[in-house]
Amino acid sequence: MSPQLAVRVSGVTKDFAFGEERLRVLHGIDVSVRAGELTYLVGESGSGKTTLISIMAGILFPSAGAVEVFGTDLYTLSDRDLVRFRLATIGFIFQQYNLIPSLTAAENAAVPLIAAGTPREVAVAQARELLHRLNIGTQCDKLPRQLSGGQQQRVAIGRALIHAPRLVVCDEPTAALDAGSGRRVMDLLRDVALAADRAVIVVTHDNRIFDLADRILAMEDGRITHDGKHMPKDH
Ligand SMILES: Nc1ncnc2c1ncn2[C@@H]1O[C@H](COP(=O)(O)OP(=O)(O)OP(=O)(O)O)[C@@H](O)[C@H]1O
Repeated sequence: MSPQLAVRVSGVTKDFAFGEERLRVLHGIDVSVRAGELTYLVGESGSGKTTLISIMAGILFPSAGAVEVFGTDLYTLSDRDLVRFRLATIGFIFQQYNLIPSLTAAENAAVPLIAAGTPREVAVAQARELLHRLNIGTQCDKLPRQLSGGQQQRVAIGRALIHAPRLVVCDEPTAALDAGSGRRVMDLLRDVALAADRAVIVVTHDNRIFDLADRILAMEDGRITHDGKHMPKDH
């Protein structure tokens, strides 16, 4: 695999079972995501975006096909190796922030490091530093419920980026934010998570930030229907 490729998806199909019925939500997807780029995945609700990024990120097994992330074939790994690879290489940012209510902002952002065995004080000190870079350094000792939605989102971003994952996957990171905050979040992602050997994939409906992408992939009904720097004219 070429070193510029962050993700390669080959012939990926996904079926969900409803009793005896099977619903095919991805139809043999072939697509690559390049390192050094901010790639958006857009499309109507139900077109399969969350399913596809979950498969790209090693959290949902495809029914058929293969996914390589920086040259590692995810779904041939043992469960244990897949979890290890994911912890080391991939960061997720979900629309729901999923912060732990009883931990401070800095402690929340430190969770992945602590889970990987870093001593607590070292991890929390690193988290404080990152939250400063994310412009919420003054909020480090607050609990999630004492923070605004945008501040909680930054803590969730900090948690996803704390171990400097090479691949960052975000599902609707700006949906709950006003236009200005949404653009600032995308700028931060670019500054903190993107480099020549790293990649960021963002699922979004948010047409206020379409101009910030390096590449836009559009999905319809479980298939990639557009791949370009700009949105297709009919959107
Ligand atoms: N765990 C599941 N079990 C059964 N069907 C599912 C499951 N997850 C998703 N689906 C179905 O797969 C299809 C694609 O869902 P997906 O969440 O990937 O779409 P999406 O493009 O991300 O939508 P949205 O923009 O609304 O989040 C939908 O028809 C959905 O109902």
